[in-house]
Formats: sequence, C-alpha cells, structure tokens
Amino acid sequence: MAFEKSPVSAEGVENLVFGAPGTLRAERAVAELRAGRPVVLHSEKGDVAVLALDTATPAIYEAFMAASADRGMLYLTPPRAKVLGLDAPSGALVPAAGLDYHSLCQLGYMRSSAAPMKWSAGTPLAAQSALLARVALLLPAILVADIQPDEPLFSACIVVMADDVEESYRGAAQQFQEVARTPVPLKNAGTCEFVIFRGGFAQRDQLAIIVGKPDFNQPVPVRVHSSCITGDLFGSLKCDCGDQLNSGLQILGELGGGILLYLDQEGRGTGLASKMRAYGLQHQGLDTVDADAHLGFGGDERRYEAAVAMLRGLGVHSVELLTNNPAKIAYLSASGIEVLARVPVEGSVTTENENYLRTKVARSGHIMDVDTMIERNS
Ligand SMILES: Nc1nc2c(ncn2[C@@H]2O[C@H](COP(=O)(O)OP(=O)(O)OP(=O)(O)O)[C@@H](O)[C@H]2O)c(=O)[nH]1
Ligand SMILES: [Zn+2]
Repeated sequence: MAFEKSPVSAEGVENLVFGAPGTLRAERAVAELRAGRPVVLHSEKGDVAVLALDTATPAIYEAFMAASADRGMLYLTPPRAKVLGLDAPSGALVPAAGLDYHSLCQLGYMRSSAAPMKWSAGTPLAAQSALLARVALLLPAILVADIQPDEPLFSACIVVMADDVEESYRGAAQQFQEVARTPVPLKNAGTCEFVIFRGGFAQRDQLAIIVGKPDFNQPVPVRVHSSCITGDLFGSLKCDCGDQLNSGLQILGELGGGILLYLDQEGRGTGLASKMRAYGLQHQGLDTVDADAHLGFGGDERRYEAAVAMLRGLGVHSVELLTNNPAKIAYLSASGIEVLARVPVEGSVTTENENYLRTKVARSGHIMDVDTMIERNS
C-alpha cells in the first residue's frame, strides 16, 4: 500500500521536535539559572531580569547590578520573610544596592541575619521567578530587577512568560511515555517489574515498580515514595524513609501486589543540596520545617503530577494508598485518582529520628502515633 506523506508545516515541525514552546522556554530558563546566568521573566505588567543567588558569584552579581543600573532587589519568599520577622504574606523585596554579595546571601538564606530596614511587598512576578529557581533545584533566594522589554544589556537572556512555569506542570506538558519495562528480582519483594516513564516538566525519568500481579480492575495498592538518598540508599537514621521504602514493598506484596512509584523528589522537592543545607541547620537545633523555612522553602514543595500521569499511564484510576501523609491523599484525589483507603506505612523510631517524626505529626499533619510506635518497638 502506498504511504502518503502529509505535509508538515514549519510550526508543526517545531512542535514535533521541541514540544510545547512555553515548556521549552521554562526548561531553558531553568538550565540558565543553574549555570549562573540571568533570565528574563515577561508579563503584561512588565519584565524582570532574574538571577539565582545559589549559582551566582560576586562578579556575576556586580555585573547584574551594573546592567540593571542598581535596580536589583532581593526577593525573600513568604517563609524566609517570616523567619526574618517581617509581616509579608506575599514575600518581601529588599533593595540590593549598596549590599555586597556576602551580605546579600546572609539576608537571602543564612541563619544569622537581621531583618532588613527597607523592604516592600513581594510581587507575583518575583514569586514566579522564585518558583523557577525552585524548579532548577536552587534556593529560592533570587535577585529581580525591573527592566524595559528591549533592554540591550539583557537582550541575550532567555525570555520566559510569567505563566510558563506553572503551565508546564499542567496539561499536555505532563504527558509521560513508558520507555522501558523489565523484570528485576528484589531481595525482599520477589521479582518485580520496573517501568520507566519519561516526560513532564524538566524531563526527569521516573520509576514505577509493579510488585506481584495486582488486579487492575480492583482498587490497586499504591505507595507514592519520594526519593531520599540518605535514608533509602545509605540507611541514614535521621529519617524513616528507608524503612518506609522496604515496608512499603513488603506491604504491597502482602496485599497481593501493587505499585510503588519512586519519585525523583529529594528533600521534599527542594533537591539534595538544599536538603543537606537544611540538615546543617538541623544540627544547630532547628526542626525540619524551620530549617527549610530558613532557606526560603515552604513545609513541603512536592508536586504529584508525575505520579498521577504514571498511574494513568499504567491504567490505574482507583487506589489504596500506602501513606501517613494526608497531603498525598488530597493531591491524588484532587487530580481524579480515587483514593478508596489509606494503609499506614511505619518505620522504626530511633534516637536520631524521633524528633523528626514528632515534627511530621505536629507540624505537617502526618497520621502517626509515635509513642505507640516506640512501645511496639521496645
Ligand atoms: N527538606 C527535607 N526533606 C527531608 C528531610 N528528611 C527527609 N526528607 C525528604 O522527605 C521526603 C519523604 O518522602 P516520603 O516518605 O515519600 O513522604 P512523607 O511525606 O514522609 O509521607 P509518607 O511516607 O507517605 O507518609 C523525601 O523526599 C526525603 O528526601 C529533611 O529533614 N528535610
Ligand atoms: Zn529520608
């Protein structure tokens, strides 16, 4: 049979090759920020040049301030502003002119910092810029400078539309494709099927592990587990993640099979570097939530679009969720995955993780009874 080629427009080719343009811009901007280069965020209300402190250097900072005629402002996210004692529910903007790079970092994310004397309320554009830095797995401490759309000194920068980042989490941008599926024999869970998905914003490969032979016509037991390299891989005693990973796999087997989604979301979505910085602050006596707030992060920065897309890709619409975290149940339910039951997944309590577990209950609403867990272990 003759194969008829359909003509492809230039725009069609671009979409075919590069994906949705908004997502592409956001992904390029993320790469630029990680490389320590500024990007421009554009909205109808104006443009801002953005620089992430995490990857900048004193020289880049000085060049940024010179190019923006000293208009650079340090954006403090709402949690960071609160840590500094500011009443700033939308975050705060602090003029950077006159501050050297070290003082700026001090104010942006370090522990011993006094509240700034001069500040104004944060803007939506600054908040979107900080979101971009977070997606880049950088601290949300950023510099923003109002610029003209045609400002020549920033003309080489990648321009992102203000809505690109949030849009990238939605709709077509969240399509995942299964790229590999293979059996892997696991020590404690028998031979499982490892399914690799690719897609979504930032294009990280994600892993679904099918334990046993779950019945996909019934609610499927599912564990949505966020990566914790310290706990899962190295057996760190500071958290319960490694235990939860193992008991999660075991419970799935006992329930007749199920799925474990292993999400690339180190440090509750803040990234490994920020998690280790937070550990540094925890060694100084802060709890897990306050340590993250010092760095400018909210209590939990994770999103579960990838989990929802993978479940859909596997043909799962109704689940029994293995978790102690009500936020996971709420997120999946709001995304159209029916959560019919919750199955608790507990790790063991150690001297090193007891406070962490109690903080999860007291400040993050996790459903756990730490005292009963201690009694059961003893
Ligand atoms: N920022 C930060 N992240 C941490 C810390 N300790 C562990 N984590 C991360 O916390 C997340 C824990 O993931 P999960 O076990 O899936 O989630 P959970 O919120 O405990 O919920 P359930 O285990 O389902 O009850 C992982 O991303 C870890 O890397 C910490 O002290 N600070
Ligand atoms: Zn952990």
